Amino acid sequence: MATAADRSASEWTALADAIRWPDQLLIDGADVAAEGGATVDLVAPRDGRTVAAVPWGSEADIDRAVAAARRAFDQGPWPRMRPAERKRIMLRWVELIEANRDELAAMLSIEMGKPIADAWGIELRAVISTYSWYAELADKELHEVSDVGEDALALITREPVGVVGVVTPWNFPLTLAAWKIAPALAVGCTVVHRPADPTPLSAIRIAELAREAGVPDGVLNVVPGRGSVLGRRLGTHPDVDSIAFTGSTDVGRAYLEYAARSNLKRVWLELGGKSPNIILPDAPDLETAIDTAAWGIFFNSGQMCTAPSRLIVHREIAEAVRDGLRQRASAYAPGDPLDPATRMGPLASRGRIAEVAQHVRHAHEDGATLLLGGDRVDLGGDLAAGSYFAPTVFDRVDPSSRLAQEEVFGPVLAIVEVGDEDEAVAVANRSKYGLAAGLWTADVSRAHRLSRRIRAGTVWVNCYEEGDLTVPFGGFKQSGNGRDKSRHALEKYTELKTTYIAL
Ligand SMILES: NC(=O)C1=CN([C@@H]2O[C@H](COP(=O)(O)OP(=O)(O)OC[C@H]3O[C@@H](n4cnc5c(N)ncnc54)[C@H](OP(=O)(O)O)[C@@H]3O)[C@@H](O)[C@H]2O)C=CC1
Ligand SMILES: CCCCCC/C=C/C(=O)O
Repeated sequence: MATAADRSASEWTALADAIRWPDQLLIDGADVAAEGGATVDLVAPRDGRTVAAVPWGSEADIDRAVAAARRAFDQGPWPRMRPAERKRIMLRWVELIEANRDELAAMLSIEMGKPIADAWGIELRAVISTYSWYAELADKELHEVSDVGEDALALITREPVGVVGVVTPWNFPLTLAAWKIAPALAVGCTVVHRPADPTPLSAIRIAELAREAGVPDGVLNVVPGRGSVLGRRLGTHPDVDSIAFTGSTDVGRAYLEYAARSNLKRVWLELGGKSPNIILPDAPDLETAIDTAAWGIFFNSGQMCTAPSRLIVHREIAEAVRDGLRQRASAYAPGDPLDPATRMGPLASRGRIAEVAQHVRHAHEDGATLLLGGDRVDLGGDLAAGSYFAPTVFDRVDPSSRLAQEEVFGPVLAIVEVGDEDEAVAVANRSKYGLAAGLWTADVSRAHRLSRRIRAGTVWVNCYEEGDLTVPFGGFKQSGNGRDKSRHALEKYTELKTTYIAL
């Protein structure tokens, strides 16, 4: 089976150097310059080099894109097309993504520093399976007939909501965009996508492939640009019917306000997390639990909304867990993202170093004990200007302290010791977030009992970050509303219509 390791680091570097970066916005099926020809530099966190000029859209460009999406929805063929035809076009798109998988993976390694093994093996795999899963769902039965008696016929149909503003982050940029764009397009919506600052050009490349596959003009438009300006314009636009956003809780709140003061568009939010990962003394395999705890927090440099960033450990096994984490940390020493052996790359931008360092400072101030790391790493040579941060672990973290409560979005783990399962659950739930949780126990009754008590959208038992397109993903509490993935995602992109016919 093919893997990213089929190419060497120097071969991936040559491929990355040869990337043809998109240099135009994609609106209404056309490559267009941003208003006034504005661009900003794309700086690679791998080495601090400027690699491309990003077309930098304005409010006027959002207006153009929304007008195109509106036309494509109100007058175009996409929502009216037979679902089997939409499916055929989307599956052709999937083939093109597969054919361009190496280039797209290298784009991610350059744009946001994802290790090429993860970009190729995890992210592009997720992107391909998401687009194909929703393409296949497009022509499956979505409607219902209600039994209302002999003298009437009641149809419950799902209709596309209309124009969807998709606003996505940079940590799993193509996957999180696919989780929204794929179901929206499958049911016949049209989309204006505002990708995150660090990852604008891979998003445009995906839309170019959609166009090549036959997705009609105006159905998928991509406009990078200043997030607060474009986000506000999309969020308040009267012709946008729905917003699907993944990002921070603060910005999610802004989208709710925009909807309230404009057209009450539907707002779907997948926000932050501070996920607890509880290891109890009866964990079926402590070594696997420790491996997974380390992988979970250092994977993607900790830049996961689901990162298991609060390790809640029973006192009896705390010492073994600490030792295990110390041993495993060296495997995550940051390295060149274009080397297929690298397990942890840089943070997604230079600015993120200061943000993560501030959380480390707070942990020190609040009395936590530093076990490992805690600082920026200079890889020297060509990578000296890269944004690398050491795998970091704090022990004896007060569950009310800032490190235990605030999302770091970096490779920083907080260990909290507890004395029993009730305390573990209480600490786990002591958070404004409720996105995900982990639980390690061999006792199946305890697993069910505790997972019911944990307030989170996903509880992983004896595993972490496992998933499948068939299961929904989203949060309780301030981690958001609605669900990505699975048939449940269709709730976000459809309206239910009742047609009641007297017979
Ligand atoms: N759930 C997830 O997967 C993710 C969660 N996050 C969380 O967000 C934190 C910060 O990361 P960051 O990348 O800054 O992510 P944010 O979600 O905070 O998004 C920042 C983007 O939103 C824009 N923005 C700022 N204010 C507004 C507003 N009022 N209306 C609309 N858009 C606005 C910013 O634009 P401008 O540059 O103009 O200010 C920027 O483009 C992370 O530390 C993490 O906690 C981040 C990424 C993914
Ligand atoms: C193996 C993990 C794939 C998950 C992709 C998306 C998750 C994003 C997040 O948690 O931020």
